[in-house]
Amino acid sequence: MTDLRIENLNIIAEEPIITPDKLKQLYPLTDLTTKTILDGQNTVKRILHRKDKRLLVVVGPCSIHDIDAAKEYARRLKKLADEVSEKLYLVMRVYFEKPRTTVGWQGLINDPHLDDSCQVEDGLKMARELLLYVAELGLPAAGEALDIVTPQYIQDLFSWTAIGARTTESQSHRNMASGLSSAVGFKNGTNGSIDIAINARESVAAPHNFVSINPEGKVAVVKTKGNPNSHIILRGGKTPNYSAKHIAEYEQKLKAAGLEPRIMVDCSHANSGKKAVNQARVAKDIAGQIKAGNKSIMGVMIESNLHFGCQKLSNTSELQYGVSITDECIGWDETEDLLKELANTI
Ligand SMILES: O=C[C@H](O)[C@H](O)COP(=O)(O)O
Ligand SMILES: C=C(OP(=O)(O)O)C(=O)O
Repeated sequence: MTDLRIENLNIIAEEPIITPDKLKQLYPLTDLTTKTILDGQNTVKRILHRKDKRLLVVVGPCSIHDIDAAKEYARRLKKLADEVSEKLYLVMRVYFEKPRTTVGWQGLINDPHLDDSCQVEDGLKMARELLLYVAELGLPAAGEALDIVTPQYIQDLFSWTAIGARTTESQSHRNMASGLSSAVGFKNGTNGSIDIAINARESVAAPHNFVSINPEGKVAVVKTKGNPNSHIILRGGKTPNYSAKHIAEYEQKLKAAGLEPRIMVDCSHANSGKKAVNQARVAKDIAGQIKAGNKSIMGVMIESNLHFGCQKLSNTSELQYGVSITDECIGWDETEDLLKELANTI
């Protein structure tokens, strides 16, 4: 008999999962975690609006794959954050969603057991549990909002949010970001385009309507007010884009678009040629630019882990503790030295 099916030809399964409301009941906020997150959100906004003169530093692993290692990293970072707090405001990168150039592990929420079993509900639970732990320490967290539905499950626990180089131009991501309570940073495109990040800032400030889910997990039209707290992130393109000349050019572009020139520099990705050893060079250059009087650079991003480098995700039982399974990171000792030097220079 002829097969007359016209839909779901490429769908293997549809598995309902816990609703955002239920997940939040299982992993609720406390007074302490609420305070950490709110203070974090407000401090980042004050830095954006120059009411707080400190440099925002988004620092931490390229991706989270081991909860124990992430907790150890968070404890160390909290101690360092207190030591450098006069000059730097540290927010931990707690990245659970990884955009890929082609294919690869897509992060702890998508595949928490690192074995392609893609137990997303487990991933959401692990993510929420870790974010609450980090907030309990008094440390604010930063995430990339890659999936446009998962913010309903975990976004209340972030104090700053990134939209990545591969999604800055996406209307769905701009719509979603227009409803986020935290400030949001838009990366330039992987080919180096700054215009898409500038356009994203214009878009995110406007009200939007889009289809998503509500806290009960029902399909809903979400209506947003627009997010007034945004900035661009320079991550390099075909070549690095953090020099004083580049930054002066982007300041002019932002002003010409009627936007406050607020710039974060990502010391990793194409600005480091994806080589972690180069991140210090970028960070030191930025510190020099700030010392020389630059006023538009409000933040830096650093990919750092307990140990230097990265490792392939093949056999999970052979993974080295505290080493990235995505991009190369600097190790803890270098992180400490670099951030102290940054604080002293600026
Ligand atoms: O930050 C991580 C990676 O740069 C990004 O997710 C792309 O990784 P890929 O090119 O290895 O897929
Ligand atoms: C994927 C990331 O960066 P980009 O979007 O700049 O590639 C990241 O910061 O983890």
